[in-house]
Formats: sequence, structure tokens, C-alpha cells
Amino acid sequence: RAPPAPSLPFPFQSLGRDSELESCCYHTQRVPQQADRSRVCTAPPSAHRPAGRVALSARDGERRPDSADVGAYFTAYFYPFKRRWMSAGVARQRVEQCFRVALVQDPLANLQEAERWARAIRDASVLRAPRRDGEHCMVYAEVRRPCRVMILVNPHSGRGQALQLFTGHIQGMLTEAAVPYTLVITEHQNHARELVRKADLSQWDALVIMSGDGLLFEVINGLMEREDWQEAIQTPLGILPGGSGNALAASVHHYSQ
Ligand SMILES: Nc1ncnc2c1ncn2[C@@H]1O[C@H](COP(=O)(O)OP(=O)(O)OP(=O)(O)O)[C@@H](O)[C@H]1O
Repeated sequence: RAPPAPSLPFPFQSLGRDSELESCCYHTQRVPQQADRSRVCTAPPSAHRPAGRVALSARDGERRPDSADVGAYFTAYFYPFKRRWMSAGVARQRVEQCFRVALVQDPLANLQEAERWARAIRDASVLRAPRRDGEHCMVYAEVRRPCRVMILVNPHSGRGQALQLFTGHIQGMLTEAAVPYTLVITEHQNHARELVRKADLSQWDALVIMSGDGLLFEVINGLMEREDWQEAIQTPLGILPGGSGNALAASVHHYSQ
């Protein structure tokens, strides 16, 4: 039998499950990532260790990637709401934390343990809503892993910044979450419609449209024009605001909050 999932390590226990962890992603690796080494966990995050006793060190850069290091590392990325500095309202901000797991001298065992911890964090990050009776939670949606995504971007939508928005904001998150994707930059009107009409949809778990409402309508029309439209229209669709009005994206996100 698989060992029970570990309880969440500090600092994740202190985070609200519903909103804060909903965008948590992770990586595991044998060597630490170079990016943010300032919060490497110096004590192994043992499943039996009380949460408050897991020490976090701020000794930045003390340890280097090293073949003698038997530890495994996992990095958690999450995007909690934070109050903006010097302005009203809140916005999501990226937080990255790297943990070192060194329970035993066997690097492979440490890597497996790190993967177990990373999986536990990912499972806990699924968006849940408490039910009225307070007993059970309702899971909104679970993303299939691996989730293969086709992303369609209209480079002319809005003020012509959709592609920059994609490379500046979205691409990094997809990489952090290890989501394999194919980027399609539309070249003309009805490009997306024709592509979706003929595409082998079994290759994709979701189609994500980064544009205004117009490109999404094209995609829906393309799906509905297929012979297998009844199945094709079940393909999960996502919309990321890249246009000028973004009425649909605003409505969807408003109701999902
Ligand atoms: N490469 C392209 N060149 C010209 N037109 C395109 C291209 N790709 C898509 N289109 C067309 O542009 C139209 C408008 O695009 P879209 O809705 O994405 O942007 P928008 O009009 O700026 O946004 P909004 O709907 O929020 O105002 C779509 O109907 C689509 O058919």
C-alpha cells in the first residue's frame, strides 16, 4: 500500500486552502533551482514533524548544486492575493519557495519523498468550496495531468498586445506548472476556425483562447462545424483576456470568484 499522503509542510498549512493555493504549481529536481534560494528548508519536511518546527533558513546561496548533495528539491509556486503597495485593491502576486528533502543518504529515495510532498501540495491546491453543512467540500474542477493545451493567440486583438501578455504573464506559469502546450498565433481572420474544424482533438485536453471575444466565437464555430461536433464541443475551453473589451473573460472570472 502507498504510504499516506504527508500533511502539508509549513508554510502551506498557514495558507487558506480556497483562494491562496488555487494556483500552486511545483517542480521536483535533484539540484536546487537557481532562482530563489533564500528559503531552502534546512530540516527535512518529515511527515511526522510538527508543522511549526520545520525551520526555514534565509542563508541565501550557501549551498550550491553539488554531486555530493544527496538532497532532492522541490519548488512550489503560488499566486496569492496581496494588497497592492500604494494603491487600492488586491492583486495576485507570484511567490516561489524551494524546499530541500534529505531524509536519508539515498538520493533516489529523497527524490521520491520530494515528489510525494509535491503531489500532496498539488492535491491540496485543488479549488474547493465548503458546503453549507460544513462537513464536505465540493471540488470545482480537477485539471487532468498531464494537461496538453492548445493556446490560440490573436496578435492583433486589443491594442495588439495579446502576444506580449502571453509571453510576459502566461508562458512562465505554464512552465512552472509543467503544462505542455502548443502556441498558435493566428495569421488571419477565420484561421482559428479552420484549424479547430480540422484538428485532431484527441491531442489536446483543452483549448485556451487568448484574445477578445471574437476569437473564442471563431473556435466555437469551428467546433460546431465538425461532423463529430457533439463530442468536439465537450472539449474544455479557456479564455484569457487579450482583447479590448474582454466581456466574456470578465464575466467568467467574476462568477468564479
Ligand atoms: N491574425 C489576425 N488578423 C486579423 N484578424 C484576426 C486575426 N486573428 C483573428 N482575427 C479576427 O479578429 C477579430 C477580433 O478579435 P478579438 O475578439 O480577439 O479582439 P478584439 O476585437 O480586440 O477584442 P474584444 O472582442 O474584447 O473587443 C476576430 O473576430 C477574429 O476573427
